[in-house]
Amino acid sequence: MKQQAKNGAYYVGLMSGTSVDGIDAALIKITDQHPGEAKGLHAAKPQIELLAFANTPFPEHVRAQIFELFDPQQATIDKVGAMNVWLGELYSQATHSIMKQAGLSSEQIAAVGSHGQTIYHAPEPNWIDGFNLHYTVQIGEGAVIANRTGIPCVSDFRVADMAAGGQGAPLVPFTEYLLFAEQNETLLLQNIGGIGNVTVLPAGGNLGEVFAFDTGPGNMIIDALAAELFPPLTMDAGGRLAASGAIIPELLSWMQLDDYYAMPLPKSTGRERFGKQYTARIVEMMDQHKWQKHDVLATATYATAWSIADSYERFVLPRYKAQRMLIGGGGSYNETLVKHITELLAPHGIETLTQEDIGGSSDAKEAVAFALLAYYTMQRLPNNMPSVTGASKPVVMGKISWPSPY
Ligand SMILES: Nc1ncnc2c1ncn2[C@@H]1O[C@H](COP(=O)(O)OP(=O)(O)OP(=O)(O)O)[C@@H](O)[C@H]1O
Ligand SMILES: CC(=O)N[C@H]1[C@@H]2OC[C@@H](O2)[C@@H](O)[C@@H]1O[C@H](C)C(=O)O
Repeated sequence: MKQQAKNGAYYVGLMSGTSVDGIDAALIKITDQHPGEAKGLHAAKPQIELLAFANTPFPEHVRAQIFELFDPQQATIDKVGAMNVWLGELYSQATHSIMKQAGLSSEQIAAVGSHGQTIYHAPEPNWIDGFNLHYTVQIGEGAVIANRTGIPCVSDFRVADMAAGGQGAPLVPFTEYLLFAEQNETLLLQNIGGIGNVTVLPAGGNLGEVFAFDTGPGNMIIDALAAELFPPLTMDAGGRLAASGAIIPELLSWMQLDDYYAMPLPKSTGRERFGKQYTARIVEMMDQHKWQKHDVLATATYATAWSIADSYERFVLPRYKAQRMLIGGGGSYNETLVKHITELLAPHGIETLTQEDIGGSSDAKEAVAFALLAYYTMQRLPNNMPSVTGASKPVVMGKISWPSPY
């Protein structure tokens, strides 16, 4: 029997993002005085308390095998099937260790919300025989997590939004609205993970007015170039390598011409566009033109910052005047990237802060979000945002795997 938390419920959230740096696990307490009112307009906002957070890096051989699965030629069904179970086991271990950290047992946890690992994301319409066969694939078997932990597991969130015609991403804006929306101030919440994505919370706006989209690459190109040009690095820590390079105008122009930036909303993207092939093209140009490797990294860092500022100029600032932008995700630790973003946005009167600047955590936000999304799933309440994803209607996202009752 589940033991209810006093005045609330405990949920675990698990996230392993497009950077493939590891598993983020959060354990939260949710207190919701009026959960029923959340139906429809989500008028009642639950209170969240973060009790524990941990990041467990993937072992290097697991990371390498996940990267293989991003390439459809290498992602054979046997490898995908085995990794689906393997990740289920690793997510279960992460769940056990976060419970231990918080001093709670599985009987006390209402559910685990697990995002899984995205290995392919193809949100654009794909009409075949009258059916829209767009799809997204997240792996990390929920049945394994439920079985190993004895806790119900909610997983595979994105597909329900896609079944309703949406992009299946981004999903975190729903929880950002619940946790951060302000009456008097329009907020821009920029996540810089593998991919960059922004959530716009208009001052005093309701759920239907929130909009969000992927701005383009986050750390994805920077990480790939750091690994390619400066092995054995996997990232440009602090943005220090980029800080010592100069911008290459020709490369910058090429990067700015990617079709993604002008695509209308709703939109989302991933490694299919800014992954291995994209970086290989940059390295090819570098060899042809004899560019210096620090300069290439400096240019990719600037182009990433530019893609964020450019997205605001195209899609956000014509609709809303914003004063503050809050950066979260691992990119907030790249000082060169943050410096460029700050400088590009200053002329618009936007102040740039990181989650840490306001006492938050750049790392925990997405894991917390999946715990909160699971809370809605378990109550059979809608948790997608049609205004963000383009879905035709609100749906309850997430598939529930139950542990054995014996
Ligand atoms: N000290 C640091 N200096 C520079 N970059 C860093 C630092 N720490 C983390 N990062 C960057 O942040 C990335 C991880 O960010 P994060 O965990 O937010 O991404 P993610 O959740 O995997 O991605 P997404 O949000 O796209 O799913 C790393 O791959 C690295 O590029
Ligand atoms: C398909 C997929 O995994 N998309 C991720 C990715 O990483 C950032 C950005 O691209 C965002 O769209 C999304 O993740 C966050 C958690 C979201 O859904 O809000």
